[in-house]
Amino acid sequence: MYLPSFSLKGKTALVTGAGRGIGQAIAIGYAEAGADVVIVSRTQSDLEKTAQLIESVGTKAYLFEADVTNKDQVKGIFETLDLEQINVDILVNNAGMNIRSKAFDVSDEEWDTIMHTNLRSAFWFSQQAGQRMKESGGGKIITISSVAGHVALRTGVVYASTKAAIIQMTKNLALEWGQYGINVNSIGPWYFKTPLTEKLLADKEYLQDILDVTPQKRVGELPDLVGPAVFLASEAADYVNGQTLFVDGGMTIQGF
Ligand SMILES: NC(=O)C1=CN([C@@H]2O[C@H](COP(=O)(O)OP(=O)(O)OC[C@H]3O[C@@H](n4cnc5c(N)ncnc54)[C@H](OP(=O)(O)O)[C@@H]3O)[C@@H](O)[C@H]2O)C=CC1
Ligand SMILES: C[C@H](O)[C@@H]1OC(=O)[C@H](O)[C@@H]1O
Repeated sequence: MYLPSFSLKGKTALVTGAGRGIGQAIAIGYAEAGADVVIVSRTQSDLEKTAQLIESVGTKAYLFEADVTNKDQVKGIFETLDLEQINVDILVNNAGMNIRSKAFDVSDEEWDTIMHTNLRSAFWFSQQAGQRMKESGGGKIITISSVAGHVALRTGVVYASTKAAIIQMTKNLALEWGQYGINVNSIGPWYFKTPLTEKLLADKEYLQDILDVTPQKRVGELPDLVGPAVFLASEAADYVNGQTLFVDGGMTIQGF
């Protein structure tokens, strides 16, 4: 009567940065929820591993070895999908990186690399997928931000600026595209153990600093993130738009 479906059966999702870490987990979780998954990253061997795991749960994987900072390659992905008549119903802009320089030390090249990878690529994929979703009657766009977009972290001003921009971009795209049946939302994780953070989390003192400001006193496990990602991609979130869901063990509410 009231419970909407959390299933992604019959849907096709595109996940950037799906070669490892959070993107790989979301791609596999979407497959477990029934979706076929288009997976994008620069490392073919990583993609092949993710594809094997997707197909082991019975759905299809479409692999694209591409650099999300290269506009021709981004457009090429969608042109190929058009030719193969594969519609993207769900887009997850996950690809991201960080160079943890102090503000005085940030070079123009570092600025460009972080901005282009984390922010501009998400906008390019959203434009390409959003245009097609408008024509097909709707879809879901989810971009991975970070608590760093909401509170100040010691892990770099440029990274934090991209994540804050993603939160605002999410609102603006939701404002423009809600009329087309497109839900645009963001997920803001706190620390999860992935290749991006492995070294940081191996430092016992640093890990203790993290736990001291985390009400749940643990870092995230990847299934903690996949659940919210499936929710936002499903019809259960059809009236959720322009929001950022922090998946952070309570970190962003930290009070005293
Ligand atoms: N781990 C964490 O604690 C947190 C992560 N996040 C965010 O989650 C997202 C994923 O992070 P995480 O899984 O930890 O990172 P990882 O470094 O583990 O994985 C990043 C993925 O993105 C891909 N990628 C990076 N640059 C490009 C590029 N230019 N073109 C195509 N693919 C690219 C990588 O593949 P390849 O290098 O082979 O191209 C890899 O598959 C990021 O946006 C990050 O900011 C947010 C908060 C916390
Ligand atoms: C929680 C942050 O996003 C975290 O900070 C880092 O240094 C890593 O880049 C993670 O993304």
